[in-house]
Amino acid sequence: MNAPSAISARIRGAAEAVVRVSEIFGPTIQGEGALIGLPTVFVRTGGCDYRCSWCDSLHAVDSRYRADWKPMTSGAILDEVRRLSGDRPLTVTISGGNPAIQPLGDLIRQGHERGYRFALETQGSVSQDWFAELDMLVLSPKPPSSGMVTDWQALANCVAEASAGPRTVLKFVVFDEADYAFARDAASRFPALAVYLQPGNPIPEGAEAEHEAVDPDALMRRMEWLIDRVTADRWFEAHVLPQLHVLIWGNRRGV
Ligand SMILES: C[S@@+](CC[C@H](N)C(=O)[O-])C[C@H]1O[C@@H](n2cnc3c(N)ncnc32)[C@H](O)[C@@H]1O
Ligand SMILES: Nc1nc2[nH]cc(C(=O)O)c2c(=O)[nH]1
Ligand code: SF4
Ligand SMILES: [Mg+2]
Repeated sequence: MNAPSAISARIRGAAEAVVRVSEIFGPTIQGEGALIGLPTVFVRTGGCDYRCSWCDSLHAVDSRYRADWKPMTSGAILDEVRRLSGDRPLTVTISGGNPAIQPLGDLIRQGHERGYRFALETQGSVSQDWFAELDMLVLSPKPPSSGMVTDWQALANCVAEASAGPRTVLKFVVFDEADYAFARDAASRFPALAVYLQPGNPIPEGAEAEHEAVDPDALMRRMEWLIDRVTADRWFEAHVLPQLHVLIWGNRRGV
């Protein structure tokens, strides 16, 4: 006969949420947006409801890579985060793919018990009640150059789910004038949220996700154009930042 506590532990174990994980890596620095430069461990989930033309993380989106995505319990993910961080609490960045389509509430709760903090990156197409338990929510609606169309109600639902919890910010990738106009419009719909703009990093069509050929001069020219655009418009609330990790490591995976 099993003791009742062992049985209930097994039932709890069986019920524990399973998350599809593409990769867990770090510590590295957060290369983008509001937490740029901050040491972090990344948990990248597998699977996305979007397919952006210039996605730099296709290995977590394209079903060709599905066999590499590992189902992991929250406990197993946290164990790996603790191993990588030497059991010293830090901010964990959950990205993807779209992490909002995964059951991440348990991971956030278990991590908080050990002092870890959680920032989540998502395009804002799917909201979850556990958004309220995050420490930071980064909403990155996709501009016209991505080929995706924003569902404004879905985005507003994400903002609303997080209203009592994390700091929520908007982060836009900008390749061209149409993307910039999209960012201005989206930001005007959510005037209470801080805005971060980053120049798009062109990913050659059909290239493997891990190719390392970036053109830093081209990125800097786009960065300069973006700064000119923002200052000419007197858009003094917007932050303009490069993808720091791309400048340092190119498109390498796992950094
Ligand atoms: C790979 S996505 C994963 C999280 C979520 N699906 C999203 O798009 O927000 C993480 C961040 O990288 C940005 N990103 C993806 N490809 C990019 C590119 N080629 N240039 C600049 N930023 C890019 C996304 O816009 C997003 O802000
Ligand atoms: N260093 C680093 N910073 C990042 N910020 C957002 C990333 C992402 O792919 O979500 C990312 C990434 O992959 N690496
Ligand atoms: S939403 Fe994010 S992960 Fe999904 S395809 Fe677009 S950039 Fe890639
Ligand atoms: Mg990335």
